[in-house]
Amino acid sequence: MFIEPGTRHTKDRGTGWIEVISGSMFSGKTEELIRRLNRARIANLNVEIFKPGIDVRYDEEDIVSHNKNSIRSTPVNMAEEILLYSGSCDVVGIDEAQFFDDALVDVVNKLADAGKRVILAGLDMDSNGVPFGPMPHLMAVAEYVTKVHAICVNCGEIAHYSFRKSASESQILLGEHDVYEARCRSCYLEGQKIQKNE
Ligand SMILES: Nc1ncnc2c1ncn2[C@@H]1O[C@H](COP(=O)(O)OP(=O)(O)O)[C@@H](O)[C@H]1O
Ligand SMILES: Cc1cn([C@H]2C[C@H](O)[C@@H](COP(=O)(O)O)O2)c(=O)[nH]c1=O
Ligand SMILES: [Zn+2]
Repeated sequence: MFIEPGTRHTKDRGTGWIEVISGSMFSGKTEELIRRLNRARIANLNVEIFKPGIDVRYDEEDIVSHNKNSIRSTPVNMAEEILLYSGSCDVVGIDEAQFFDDALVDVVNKLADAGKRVILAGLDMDSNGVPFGPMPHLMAVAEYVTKVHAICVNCGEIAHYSFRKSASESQILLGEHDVYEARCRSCYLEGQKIQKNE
């Protein structure tokens, strides 16, 4: 369980920090993001939350987890917009960070340099097992990285792959259980082998 590092950075030195929550689909990234943001609100901190405008699976504005926890957010199309909307807040939350471009790295560094706690959640890999968008870079610059895991729907082991049930070329394909399954390494490789032979 992640324990907040406290306010040492901001109080003593005026700088904040970056936290990344990453893993496959269904691994609990959004739940964990919502948990940390709710706790920040309980601490009377001013919180702003963002998601990429393309993620409209459940709701235009809310961030919604697979088990239907939700929190209000501001959809943005460009990472730089986050700087405009987070002027006076203490904590910035960002979901589906994999859908932003590399400009997000500069944006979150600026926010942390300016004293804000920045918490990002995003997929580490796409369905081909390739690192997704700015996530590798974000994990490199973050002070804290939490890797969360789903349960393999095939065998019950720990899953860290998002298996796309129908082969499709594009990296971005929004979806849920209709399109994706959480799978362990062994079941992911098995699924890919079957798809290649079809
Ligand atoms: N295969 C799975 N493994 C673990 N949790 C799952 C699985 N399928 C559905 N869930 C549900 O998804 C919830 C996590 O949802 P969420 O936080 O939105 O995940 P993520 O943002 O990582 O996709 C779990 O608490 C559980 O209720
Ligand atoms: C693996 C993978 C996923 N996506 C999409 C599918 C969902 O809309 C989001 C991930 O949501 P979650 O909160 O992590 O469950 O990303 C995609 O576009 N491409 C992929 O390869
Ligand atoms: Zn498995």
